[in-house]
Amino acid sequence: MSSYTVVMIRHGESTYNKENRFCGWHDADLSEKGVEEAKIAGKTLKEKGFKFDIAFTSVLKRAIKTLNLTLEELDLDWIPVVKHWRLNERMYGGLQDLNKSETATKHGEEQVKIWRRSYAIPPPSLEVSDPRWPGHDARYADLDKNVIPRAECLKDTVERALPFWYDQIVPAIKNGKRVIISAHGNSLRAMVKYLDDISDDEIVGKNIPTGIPLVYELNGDLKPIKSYYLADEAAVKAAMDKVASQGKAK
Ligand SMILES: O=C(OP(=O)(O)O)[C@H](O)COP(=O)(O)O
Repeated sequence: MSSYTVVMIRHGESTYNKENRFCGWHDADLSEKGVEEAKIAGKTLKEKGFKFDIAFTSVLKRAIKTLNLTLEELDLDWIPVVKHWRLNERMYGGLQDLNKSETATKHGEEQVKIWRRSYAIPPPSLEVSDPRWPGHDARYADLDKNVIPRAECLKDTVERALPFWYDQIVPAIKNGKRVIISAHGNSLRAMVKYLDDISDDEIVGKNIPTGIPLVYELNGDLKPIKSYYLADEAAVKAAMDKVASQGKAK
């Protein structure tokens, strides 16, 4: 049976990650560290002999720039890149822009953990009149306004990301294209939950670090044979723990 390799990467550190703010569909740029992380990811992939034929990313610049910097290191700037809103980060609703620690001080760490990590409980919804609602953003002008989220839990993100996996990524993989996906903490948690068949309870404990390539080896039915990060285990664990602790009150 044939097997396939797909590489996923959460963008490098963004300015919002650096400031510990909920970002969601806000179009934050990479921080200087994030740029470095993306370059290191590209160098690591090159050293390990990875090559790609097509790339998929969101319509948010932190993921797009990470992809571009990674592909530059691989001398693969030229490959086709498909950008789609379905790979965007989870829409963080009324939490977008807020500092996570301050939110934990105000509402309690437990509540923030529920908002950040529960599978099916969404954060507070935005009014469509709120300037943070993406319906005001030109990049979503062609989307049906009813599809543009006012807040999403991970379940919502799974439900809007998976059609893109089936419709665009799966056909590319099955056509023998070597795929790289540059996306976000929660849009990648959505894919990982699906691929690894992680339960709604177990996904609460999964955190994806910035800028470290995550390799999936898939069998002919696109079920994972194995998956691993391209960094040493201690560094990956420390980076995951750092993500988890962002919701602690100061
Ligand atoms: O925008 C975000 O994710 P991203 O930095 O992966 O794009 C979120 O703020 C991630 O936050 P979380 O880890 O609290 O879910």
